[in-house]
Amino acid sequence: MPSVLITGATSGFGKAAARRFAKAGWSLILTGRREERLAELESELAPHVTVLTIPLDVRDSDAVSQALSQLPDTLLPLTCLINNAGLALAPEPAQKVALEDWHTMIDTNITGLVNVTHAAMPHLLATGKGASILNLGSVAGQWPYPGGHVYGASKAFIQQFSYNLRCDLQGTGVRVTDLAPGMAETEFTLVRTKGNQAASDALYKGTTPLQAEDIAEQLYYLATLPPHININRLEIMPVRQAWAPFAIDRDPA
Ligand SMILES: NC(=O)C1=CN([C@@H]2O[C@H](COP(=O)(O)OP(=O)(O)OC[C@H]3O[C@@H](n4cnc5c(N)ncnc54)[C@H](OP(=O)(O)O)[C@@H]3O)[C@@H](O)[C@H]2O)C=CC1
Ligand SMILES: O=CCS(=O)(=O)O
Repeated sequence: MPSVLITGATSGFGKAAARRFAKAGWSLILTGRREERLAELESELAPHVTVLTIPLDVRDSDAVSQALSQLPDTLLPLTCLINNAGLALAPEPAQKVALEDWHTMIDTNITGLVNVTHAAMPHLLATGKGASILNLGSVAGQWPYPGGHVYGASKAFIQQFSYNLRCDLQGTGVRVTDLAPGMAETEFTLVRTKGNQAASDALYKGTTPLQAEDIAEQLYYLATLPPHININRLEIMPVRQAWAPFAIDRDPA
């Protein structure tokens, strides 16, 4: 059976993806920081497929490279890497945000993703034709909005990194996609507001956001495309989300 490595499998898209790939019989390598959640997911899925859970903070490059250099043969060849671990913090305007929050987003969304990609690359290259790197970007990487500051910029990095990886991996058979969702109901907004459940609920109330399972389905679709096809960027919004007009600063009447 093919195997997939999913970062951030303890919640949201990553957890839904673990279930979607398990449904198709894939072997799973699941990571995240919250060990109890990894253990729960392992209990749920291990009766059906091979599961390895690795408690891991993607920001720790030594831990990442050590863990991925010791993958058991039973989980190789690695067919798909889903670089999903990530977060937004501080929806306030840039001028009100603590520098630490910007660093956390850069360290997780950029450095963490790069750490995992670098460590997983030898496995993906060994697999070659049909292997995929699926990077969770965001609409925020393409479209600016108030409060997007470093989060959106970190996702723009992911888009360009994905395209540049494609250039360098040309001829190896390894595919790369920037999957860029819009508003989706997960723990994302709870994290962004640092645990403000009311603010999180308010954001999703009265509309129809994407669900984690919608994105999991796209991830599975991308990973199982015929090996001669590469979708470079896949942007998905809920029908009830679109762009706002430009903001114009006007003199008082
Ligand atoms: N929900 C949305 O509207 C959208 C989300 N995205 C992106 O999708 C990805 C998944 O988000 P989503 O499922 O919505 O959010 P969730 O908050 O539900 O899940 C985020 C996952 O990332 C993991 N994670 C966060 N920081 C780290 C870290 N330092 N090391 C390892 N794992 C980490 C968390 O695990 P743990 O805390 O256990 O470590 C968790 O499993 C993110 O990259 C996000 O930016 C993109 C577009 C839209
Ligand atoms: O990446 C998250 C989606 S949004 O909040 O920027 O629309």
